[in-house]
Amino acid sequence: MTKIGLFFGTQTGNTEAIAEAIQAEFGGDGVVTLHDVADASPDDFIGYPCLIIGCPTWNIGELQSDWEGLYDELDEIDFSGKQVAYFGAGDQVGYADNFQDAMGILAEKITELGATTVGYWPTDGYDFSDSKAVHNGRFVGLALDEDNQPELTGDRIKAWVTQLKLAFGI
Ligand SMILES: Cc1cc2nc3c(=O)[nH]c(=O)nc-3n(C[C@H](O)[C@H](O)[C@H](O)COP(=O)(O)O)c2cc1C
Repeated sequence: MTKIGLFFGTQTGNTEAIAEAIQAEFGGDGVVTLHDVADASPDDFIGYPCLIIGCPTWNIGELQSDWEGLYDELDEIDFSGKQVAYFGAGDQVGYADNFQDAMGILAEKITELGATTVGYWPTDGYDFSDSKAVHNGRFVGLALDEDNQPELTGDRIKAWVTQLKLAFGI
């Protein structure tokens, strides 16, 4: 079975809860290993051919602080040959000009470091003005909004994980 590493950062717990729901949808900790980036180092990324990266956007368009701390060290990781999927937590009403920017910032960097992106997600069903996470009219990963659309999160995760299982070949 392919090993998947899910790396998340969180400030107020939403992204951690989402990470746990994604893990459960994949079938549990035998399939997906969770890493809180507050305790992670570049070496932790090495053994995974498939990665899932989760980051909420904070402080108007910025990375969550633990991701901020790891950002420069990501340069030490060889992402070539790795398939990487992204998800983010954000607030499309309160921060409509920066909705999910963090997901876009991490995807840009990790792609430059050689990763292949999987798990794009449509922008239908969201209402925002601008986002660094939109590439060619779609989100670079799964956009979740616990502040305004928590009732949609469960179904969005289910659909996205179905898509990812195909992409990861499991
Ligand atoms: C001060 C502050 C700034 C925020 N800035 C943004 C932002 O720029 N873009 C966005 O999409 N969400 C923004 N958010 C919303 C958070 O990303 C959202 O509440 C998220 O669910 C938090 O996830 P966490 O609990 O994993 O930290 C902001 C929230 C606060 C309180």
